[in-house]
Amino acid sequence: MPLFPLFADLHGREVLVVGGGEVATRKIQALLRAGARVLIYARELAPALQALAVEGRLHRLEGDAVDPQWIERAWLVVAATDDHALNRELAGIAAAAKRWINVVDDAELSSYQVPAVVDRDPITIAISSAGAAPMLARQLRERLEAEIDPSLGDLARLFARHRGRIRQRLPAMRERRDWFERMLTGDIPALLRAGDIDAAEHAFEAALAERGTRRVAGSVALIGCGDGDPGLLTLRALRLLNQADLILVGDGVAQAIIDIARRDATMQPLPTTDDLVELLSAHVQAGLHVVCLRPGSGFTDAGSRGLRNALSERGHACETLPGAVWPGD
Ligand SMILES: C[C@@]1(CC(=O)O)c2cc3[nH]c(cc4nc(cc5[nH]c(cc(n2)[C@H]1CCC(=O)O)[C@@](C)(CC(=O)O)[C@@H]5CCC(=O)O)C(CC(=O)O)=C4CCC(=O)O)c(CCC(=O)O)c3CC(=O)O
Ligand SMILES: NC(=O)C1=CN([C@@H]2O[C@H](COP(=O)(O)OP(=O)(O)OC[C@H]3O[C@@H](n4cnc5c(N)ncnc54)[C@H](O)[C@@H]3O)[C@@H](O)[C@H]2O)C=CC1
Repeated sequence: MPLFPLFADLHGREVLVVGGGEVATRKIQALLRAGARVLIYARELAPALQALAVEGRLHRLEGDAVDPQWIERAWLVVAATDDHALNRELAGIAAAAKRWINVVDDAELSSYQVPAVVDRDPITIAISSAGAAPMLARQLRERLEAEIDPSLGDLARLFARHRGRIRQRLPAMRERRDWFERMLTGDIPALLRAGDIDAAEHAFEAALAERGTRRVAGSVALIGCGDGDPGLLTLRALRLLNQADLILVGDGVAQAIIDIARRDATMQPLPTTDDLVELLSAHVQAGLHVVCLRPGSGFTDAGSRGLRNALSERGHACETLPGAVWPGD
């Protein structure tokens, strides 16, 4: 392993950034998000940094040259000028003072590097190519951004809020682990994805009260497939298709959509009978994640309102996603 990964707590800690261009701006924005106190020395500041300085979110250092004492004062240093000789000199001073330094134009001189980051606060995913190919790290990040739902942070926060109670209720590590495993595949993540934090809290309380005895519920997603071009599905529709246990395919759904669904999901035709609610309810209670597909705008029409309402009245995690439909000229 070329670099040791770690997550640093920079809240309230001073970080010195030398240089004020485009690259310094990106690093500073990330440092500020992590709560660092940024000291900056640069001949010129990019407009975004000028704005931050005016707001008092950056402390600008003045002088004819970098003062080595600034480096000693900081926990971390970023050398982000376009002056290679200066960046190299800063790396030397930082090494002598045992300060960690990121040299943006030289991976070898950097004692730490900045990864590409997927931020689902409090979950953070950091990707490093150790300087081999930063653009590859960025591309991987973009793929994960698409893959990982924004509600992951809500899920982590929900567990964090009740951490003490979970431990109390399930003192044995093994029991706790099994319980968590079931929570992560059940209806709670689906409820949070649909933005229903209150319902997720209720499901959580019920699961905690019943400990290991309750069978974890599944979910239903009612998805419109638009004109059948998978490229026009929403990211959330794609994620749901990848997680589905059972896919009920309505008449006229394009093969191209079915082709991108999870390989080991069971496919069945979407029944047109009146007892669809009962059928879906039984699957959800059995813990299955069910996706129902229809072409066009899907289940957003008035005729589907009864189905949508009946599912939520029964307390099932149910989300409805419209398909992209060209409105016409
Ligand atoms: C060693 C490292 C030092 C460090 O920590 O800064 C470093 C070094 C260099 N980057 C260069 C180029 C570019 N870097 C990016 C982008 C990112 N670079 C980041 C990190 C790192 N870059 C560290 C290694 C991390 C790793 O390998 O894992 C990311 C991940 C994190 C961040 O910076 O926030 C962020 C993506 C964030 C995201 O979007 O997720 C883009 C833009 C793009 O891809 O869109 C370009 C093309 C710009 C262009 O060419 O226009 C060059 C050549 C410069 C030249 O030729 O002049 C060097 C110097 C060299 O290779 O020696
Ligand atoms: N690590 C990374 O992710 C990337 C690194 N780079 C490298 O980063 C370097 C900086 O790129 P940009 O921010 O785009 O450059 P830029 O030209 O936008 O900014 C350079 C900054 O350095 C300051 N500066 C230059 N000499 C100085 C001195 N002697 N004292 C004080 N400040 C000084 C300038 O005032 C300016 O604020 C380039 O060398 C480039 O090769 C480029 C792309 C990505």
